[in-house]
Amino acid sequence: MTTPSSPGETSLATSVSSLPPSSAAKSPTYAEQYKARAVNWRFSTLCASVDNKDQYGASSTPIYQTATFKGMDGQYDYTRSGNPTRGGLESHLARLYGATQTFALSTGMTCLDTILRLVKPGETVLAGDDLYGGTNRLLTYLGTHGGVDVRHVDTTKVEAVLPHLEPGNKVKMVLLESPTNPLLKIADLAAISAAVKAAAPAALIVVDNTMMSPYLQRPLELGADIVYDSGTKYLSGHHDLMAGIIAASRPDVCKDIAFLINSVGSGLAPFDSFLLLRGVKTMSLRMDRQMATAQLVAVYLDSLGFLVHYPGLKSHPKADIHWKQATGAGAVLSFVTDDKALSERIVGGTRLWGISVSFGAVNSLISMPCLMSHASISAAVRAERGLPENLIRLCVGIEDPRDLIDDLEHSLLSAGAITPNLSYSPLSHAKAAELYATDSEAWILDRARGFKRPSGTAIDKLISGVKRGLGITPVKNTIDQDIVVSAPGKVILFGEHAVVHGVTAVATSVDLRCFAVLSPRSDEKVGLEVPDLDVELEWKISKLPWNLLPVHSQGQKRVADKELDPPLLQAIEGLVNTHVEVGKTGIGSAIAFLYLYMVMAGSESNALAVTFTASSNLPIGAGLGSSAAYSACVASALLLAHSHISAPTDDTLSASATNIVDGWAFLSEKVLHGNPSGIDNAVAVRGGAVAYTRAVGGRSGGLNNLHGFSSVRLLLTNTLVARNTKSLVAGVSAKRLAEPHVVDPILDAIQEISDEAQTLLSGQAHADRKELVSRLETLIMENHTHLVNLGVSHPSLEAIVAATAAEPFGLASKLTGAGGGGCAVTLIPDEFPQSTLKELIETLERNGFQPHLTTLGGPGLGIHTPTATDDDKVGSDEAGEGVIVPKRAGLRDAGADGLASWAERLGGWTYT
Ligand SMILES: Nc1ncnc2c1ncn2[C@@H]1O[C@H](COP(=O)(O)OP(=O)(O)OP(=O)(O)O)[C@@H](O)[C@H]1O
Ligand SMILES: C[C@@](O)(CCO)CC(=O)[O-]
Repeated sequence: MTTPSSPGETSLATSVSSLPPSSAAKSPTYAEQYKARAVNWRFSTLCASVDNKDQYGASSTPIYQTATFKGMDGQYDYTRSGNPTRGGLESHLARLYGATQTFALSTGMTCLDTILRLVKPGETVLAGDDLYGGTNRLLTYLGTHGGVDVRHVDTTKVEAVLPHLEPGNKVKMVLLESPTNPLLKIADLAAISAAVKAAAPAALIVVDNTMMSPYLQRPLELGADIVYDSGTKYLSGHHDLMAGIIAASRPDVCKDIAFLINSVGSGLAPFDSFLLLRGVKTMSLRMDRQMATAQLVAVYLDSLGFLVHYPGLKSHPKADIHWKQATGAGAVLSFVTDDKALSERIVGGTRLWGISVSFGAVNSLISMPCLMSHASISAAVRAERGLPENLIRLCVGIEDPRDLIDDLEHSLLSAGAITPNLSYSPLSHAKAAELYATDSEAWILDRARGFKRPSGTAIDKLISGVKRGLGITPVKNTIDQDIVVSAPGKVILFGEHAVVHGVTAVATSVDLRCFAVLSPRSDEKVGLEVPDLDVELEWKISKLPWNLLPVHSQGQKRVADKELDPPLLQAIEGLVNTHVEVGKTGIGSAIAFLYLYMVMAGSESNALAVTFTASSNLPIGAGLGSSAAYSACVASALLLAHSHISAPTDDTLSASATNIVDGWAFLSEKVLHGNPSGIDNAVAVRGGAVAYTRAVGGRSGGLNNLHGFSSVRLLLTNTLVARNTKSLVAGVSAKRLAEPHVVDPILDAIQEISDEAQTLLSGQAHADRKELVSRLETLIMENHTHLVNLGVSHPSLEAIVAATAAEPFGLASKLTGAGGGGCAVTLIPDEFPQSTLKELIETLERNGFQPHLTTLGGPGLGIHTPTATDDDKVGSDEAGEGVIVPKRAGLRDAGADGLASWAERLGGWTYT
C-alpha cells in the first residue's frame, strides 16, 4: 500500500537521538531532559497531549463559558478578545501547524473572509479554478462589492500564475489549494510560492489546507504566509461543530489577523473550542484509518476502469509533486461515470455512504459535487472549469472497509455501472479473509476482478439494440426516470366491520400519507425498500415463480384480477418468508408488492428492473388504512411504469385511470388484509369524504361523495396497541356465522346510522350546524356501542371513550377501523374552546396515547409530475450548500416527520 501507516510521524519531529548533546559541565535535570524530548514530540503525541496548566489539574481543557472576566489586570477581559478555552485550543494547534500563532474562528469561510480583508480595493486576488462553491461565492462578492480584481487561474500550474504577477496588476494575494476539491488537482506549493515571491514580493501566499489538515501537509514550511483549514472537517472529525483555523508565523500578518478577529468578534465560542480540542486528539488515528480505506476504494474503482482522481494512485499525473509536499493522500477521492443519470443512481443507491455535503468526519459520505457543494457555481462556469456533471465524490470515514466496499459495490451493480464478470472464479470465504488480513490491496484487486464495466461504445450500444430488437439477449426493461406517488390514510366515521357484510360505511381521507418512489435499476433485479419496517430486499427477476402466473395474466395486464391466485400467492409467500431477518409486518408488504409486480407484468419478459421505496407518516396497523395507502402507492407506481395508465394531464387523473388504480390497490389489500370491503382503498385512491357500500350477495354497491361538511374537526387518538385487521375482520365473520341472530340486528342498526350520517354529511338535512354536529355525536356513541357488541373494542379504546366523554370535555368518541387497539376518533364541535382542546390532548398524552388533530376530507392519490430540476432540494444555492438528493434516497432518509416537507419541496403534485 502506498500510504504509510503513520504518515505524519516523521515530519514535525526528527527523533529522540537528535536531541542536543547534554552539556558536559552540568548534567540536565530530569525535568529538563523531559522538556527537551517534548520539543521533539511527533504529531500524534502532540495531538493527544494536554498542555494546559489548570489550577485544579484538570486533564482536559475546561470550558470557560463566560462572556466577561472580572478585574482590570488579568489576562482576559472579554471573550470576543480572548478566552482561556479558545486560547488553549490556539496554542495547542500552533504546535500542530508548526506556526507562531493560530486563530480559531467560527467557520472555515470566516477564516477566508478575515484573510480577504487584508486586500484593499484596487488590488488583485489570484484564485484557483477548481474551488469549493462557498469560496467562489465569497470571492465573487468581493469582486462586485469590494472593488477587488478577482482572477481565476489554474493555480496548480506555475506558468498559468506567472503572467498575472506583473507589478501593474497589484497582486496582493494568491489563494492556493492542493489537492483541489473535488478534482484532486495538485499544485506545487513550494515552487509556486517561490515564483510568486520572486515576481510579486508584496503578495501573500494563502493556502486552504482543509483537504490535507496539518497532519499531512504544512504549507507554512513550504513558503506560504497564511494557512487556513475548515476545522469542521478532519480537525474535529465528527461533524458536530463548525470551526475554522488560521495559522501564520509572520508577525505583521498575525497582528492584522488578531486585530480583525477582535474587531469583528469572529472567534470560536468556548464550547466549540472545547469540542475541537477533543476532536483533535484522535486526528491522526482517524486519518490513518480513513486514508488506508480511501486507498482501497480508489484502487477498486480504478481497476474497474473508472477515471479516479486520487493522489494515492500511482497513475495520478502529479503524484510525485504531491508526495514531495505531503505525507498522505487524504481521504477524499472522486471518479467519473460519464453519465449523470447513472451517477445519480449510484449515489441514490448507497446506504452506508451518507449523502451529505462536507467531508472529514468519521462517517463516510457520497455526493455529486455539481448538485451539492459546488451547486452555487453556475453550470456554465462548472463546464468551463472542467468539472464533469457526473462526477461522484467519496469522503471516506472510519467504518470497516469491507462494509464500505460492499455498499458501494451493491450500488454500482444495481445502478448498472458494473456487471458481474462471469469468467471470474471467486476466492473461498476463508481465502478472501486471509488475503484481506495479509495484503488488503491484493484482496481488493481480486474483488474487483469479479466485475467489469459494461462497454458503452456507440457500436456496442448499436449491437445490443439490434440484439434486443431481434429478441436475442434478455436485456431487462426498466423505466426512464423515477416515478413518485403518494396516497392518504382514512378514518372510518361509521360502519367499519359492517361494511365487509354489505352495510354502508362513511369514511374520510386523513392528512397522513404513504409516499413512494419507483426507481430504475440495471442489474436485472427487483428491489423493495421500506425503511419504516426495516425492509431492504431484492430478488433476481429470473428467480421469481413466473411459471405459476395464472394463464389469463400472461401478457401485460391493465385491469386487476378480481381474486387472488392461491398457488402464485403461496409461492411468493414461500420466497419472501425465507427472509427471516424481516419482521411480520415487513413480510406482508413484500408479499403484496411482489404479487402485484408479477401479475401486472404478466410475464418475465415484461418485468421491469426497478426498486420500490415506500415510507409513511401514518401509524402502521392502527386502523387508519396504512395498508390501503401503501397498496394505492404500489398499484399506481407500477401502473405508470408499465404505461397502463398515463400520467395526469390538466391536473387530473382520468376517471378510468382512477378506477384501474383502485382495482389493483384492492387486490393488494386482499393480500394484506384477507377479506377487505374495499372502502380503505377507495378512500386512499379518491380522497375526500365518501359513503361506500360493498357489492355483496347480488346487491349492487356504490360510492357517494359527501361534500356538505368539509370543516369538521376530528381528533384521532392512537392507543399504540398493536392489532391485526385480518384476524379482527375474520373474528366478526365467524361471530356472524355462529350467532346471526345477534350480529344481523347490529348490522341493520349500523346501516341506519350510516344512512342518517350520509344525509347529515351531504348537506341534505334541514337543521342548523350545531344540531347536525350534536346528532353526529349521538350516532358516534351508538355506533361505538354496536362495535363493542361485535367484540372489536379494547380496554385502551374504552379508556379514550371515557376520558373524552368526562367533564369538562363531554365529547363523543368511537373506535375507528378494525379496532382491537389502534385508533379512536373523537368529533370536535366548532365552538369547542381551544384551551379545553389543549387540555384534552395533554390528558390523552399523559395516559400514554398519541392524539392527532385533523379535519374531514382531503386529497386522494397524488402523482408527481417531473420537471427539469425537480430533485429533492434541501436548502438553496443561495444558502451555499444547495443540496440535491436523489428522490429514492431523499424519501428513505426523510423520516416520518420529514415526509410532508420532502414531498412539498418536490412540488409538481397532481391529486385525484
Ligand atoms: N408504509 C407501509 N409500508 C409498507 N407496508 C405497509 C405500510 N403500511 C402498511 N403496510 C402493510 O399493511 C399492513 C397493515 O395493514 P392493516 O390492515 O393491518 O392496518 P391498517 O391498514 O393500518 O389498519 P386498518 O386496515 O384497520 O385501517 C402492514 O402489516 C404492512 O404489511
Ligand atoms: C374493519 C374494516 O371495516 C375497516 C378496516 O380499515 C375492514 C374493511 O372494511 O375492509
